[in-house]
Amino acid sequence: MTSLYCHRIKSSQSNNVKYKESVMSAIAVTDSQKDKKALNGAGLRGQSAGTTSLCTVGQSGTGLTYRGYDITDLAHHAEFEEVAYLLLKGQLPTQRELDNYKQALQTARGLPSALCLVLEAIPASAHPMDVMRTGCSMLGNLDQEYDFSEQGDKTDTLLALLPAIICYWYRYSHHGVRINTANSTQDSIGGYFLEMLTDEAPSELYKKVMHCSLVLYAEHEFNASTFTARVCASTLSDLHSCITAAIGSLRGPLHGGANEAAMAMIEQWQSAEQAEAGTLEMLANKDKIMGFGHAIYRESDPRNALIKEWSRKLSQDVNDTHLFEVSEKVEQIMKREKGLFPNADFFHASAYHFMGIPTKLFTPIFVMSRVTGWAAHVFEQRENNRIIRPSADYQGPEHQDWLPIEQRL
Ligand SMILES: CC(=O)SCCNC(=O)CCNC(=O)[C@H](O)C(C)(C)COP(=O)(O)OP(=O)(O)OC[C@H]1O[C@@H](n2cnc3c(N)ncnc32)[C@H](O)[C@@H]1OP(=O)(O)O
Ligand SMILES: O=C([O-])CC(=O)C(=O)O
Repeated sequence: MTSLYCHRIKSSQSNNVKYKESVMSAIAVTDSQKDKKALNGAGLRGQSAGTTSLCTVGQSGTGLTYRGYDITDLAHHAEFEEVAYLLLKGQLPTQRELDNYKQALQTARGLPSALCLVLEAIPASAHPMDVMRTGCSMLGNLDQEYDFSEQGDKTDTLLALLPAIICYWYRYSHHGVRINTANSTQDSIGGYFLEMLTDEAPSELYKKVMHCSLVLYAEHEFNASTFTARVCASTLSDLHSCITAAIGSLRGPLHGGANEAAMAMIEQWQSAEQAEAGTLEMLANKDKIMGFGHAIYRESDPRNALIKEWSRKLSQDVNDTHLFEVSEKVEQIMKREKGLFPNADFFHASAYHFMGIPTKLFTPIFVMSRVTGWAAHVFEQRENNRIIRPSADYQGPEHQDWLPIEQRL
């Protein structure tokens, strides 16, 4: 747990040393517990924690469907906004519905000035996921959900503003520029994000990649962040609280934060040979290889082949000399040594990098997409709610007699 790679994961997560150390020691404890086979049944693995009509993971076919539609079909044919509509409103939109939906999202891109002030107060050294969390939470003060009948409109505003929040903060804190987030002709969320980030209209290729990426990240059943949102919703809390809580769960390197951690790993290596040696060394050290493995999928993550193909195309587009090759080498070594496969995060790292997106903004892009799945789950939870409150198996001390403070050693 002392390699350069681990150090970089730590740095990419936060500047807070105690936080960084505790993340790494938590990963180490997990590994040692696993060595002792002490984790059987932990993490609610394999247990059903409720019902959903939104998504299946790891079932038939390629193993991932949104409301019955296969992820491969959606990734090849749908715009992200079509998928957002499908998840949030229950069915695929007609062309007219889609046009109206995109128009509504486009007109909601202006940030309230009070939110701009908060974003300007956040330092450049902050972790962008903390910016997303604060931005979402602040919006909850300015655009309160007074009644659940407002949940659809509040979600659409969040969907429109999350890219604006991260780009406003990034451009102000890193470049000293106050961008006008309402000033873009891009009609897609992915294109809008890239334009706000770079001040340039993105290419058709980049817009297509962003559609695919956002479609792949939109929804994934009872993953940790979605379950967090549902637990919060089950107390009948407001939408912004549910989404803020979910952002906090997504931030960790075992979940959404893995795309950044994967980038920190692969950028160390300049050739396939270095990647092979480095991966083997990490495995020997019992380091986790970020972007590999999955809690539910056993053989492959169907999203991997889809984003990997875009990563390959982008690598040709930018005349990449080694990063795609390095990534493929890590994939090959992990298969050979551990029987593990890349999850959705691994080839997202190189794909985003090839489009010039700073590594620290990778996980916020995940938020821009997953907010659709989170919100759809909040709606579903509210439709048929019972407070989520499991039990625990107690393993603490038996009865202890009360000891007055002056008698304690
Ligand atoms: C979009 C997403 O959120 S996808 C997930 C993103 N997260 C990552 O990529 C982080 C790296 N991956 C991991 O930490 C894990 O694979 C998780 C968190 C995704 C799943 O965790 P679990 O369900 O506990 O993993 P699982 O039980 O399948 O692990 C099986 C074995 O593979 C090992 N393993 C799993 N993933 C990895 C990995 N990435 N690198 C090295 N070893 C691994 C485990 O240590 C375990 O070994 P053991 O049998 O010797 O004890
Ligand atoms: O399902 C999970 O545990 C993690 C995941 O892949 C996702 O949330 O997309």
